Amino acid sequence: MSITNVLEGRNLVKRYGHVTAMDGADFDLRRGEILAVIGDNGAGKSSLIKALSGAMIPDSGEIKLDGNPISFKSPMDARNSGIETVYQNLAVSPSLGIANNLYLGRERRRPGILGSVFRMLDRKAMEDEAKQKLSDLGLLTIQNINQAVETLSGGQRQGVAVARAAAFAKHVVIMDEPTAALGVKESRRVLNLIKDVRDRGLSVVLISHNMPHVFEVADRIHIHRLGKRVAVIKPSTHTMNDAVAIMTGAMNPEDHQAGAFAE
Ligand SMILES: Nc1ncnc2c1ncn2[C@@H]1O[C@H](COP(=O)(O)OP(=O)(O)OP(=O)(O)O)[C@@H](O)[C@H]1O
Repeated sequence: MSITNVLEGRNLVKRYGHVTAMDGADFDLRRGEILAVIGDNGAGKSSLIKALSGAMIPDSGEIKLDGNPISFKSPMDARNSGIETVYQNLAVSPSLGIANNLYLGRERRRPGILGSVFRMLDRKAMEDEAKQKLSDLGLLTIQNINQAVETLSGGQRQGVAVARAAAFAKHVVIMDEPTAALGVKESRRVLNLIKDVRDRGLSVVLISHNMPHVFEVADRIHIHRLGKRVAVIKPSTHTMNDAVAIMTGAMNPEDHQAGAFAE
């Protein structure tokens, strides 16, 4: 098995009663790549991503992180293993400030007894670090680190969510439709941020229905259909029409001159 794969799924199965959401799904994510996952509604993309991020336990199959078999019992398990997920709607807490959002659920405590016994927060360290992390990701337009997130634009808010994931992820950032609710300018900012995250050496999984966005940023595109992976293509070898045709079953991926599985 290739050591360049940071995250792998093999033969994953998940059934809900009579519905088979994952039907022997495979998945391969390489280090430092943006892998888009596309598929029609109900193809099983969310189920796959939930299995990889600890939000759901598959009935069978194997997941490997850095070549080692793992079984996540919860999203916290996955986070502790360096896999962060940005969900479309649960991205941030609107009434909290930017720094608080970044550290939600993993607040920094003051050193020594003040932190360990009295649970006092180290606000200064969190603010300084938040500023640094946002500046690393090119989000310098956000001036006030304590500004409530609900007063930010949709793009900035999504930026905070992506920054949060990127700041804590050691291996993988999974993003579920990060540009779905955004305008053109804001989408651009988030797409650039996704590329920055990749360029910093992390691997990104991007679930999206937006073909132009997918074709712009993805290094490879995983196509899901009827609960399983049917092809992995590259923007350089396939067109958007090819992708849609494979997704809907109108084209057999094997019939394309570039084949069904990109190197
Ligand atoms: N918790 C659940 N209970 C019952 N059925 C479910 C559940 N979650 C998913 N399914 C079913 O599994 C199938 C795959 O759903 P999934 O959400 O993974 O697809 P998807 O590709 O993400 O779709 P979309 O693009 O519409 O979000 C669907 O038929 C769906 O109805």
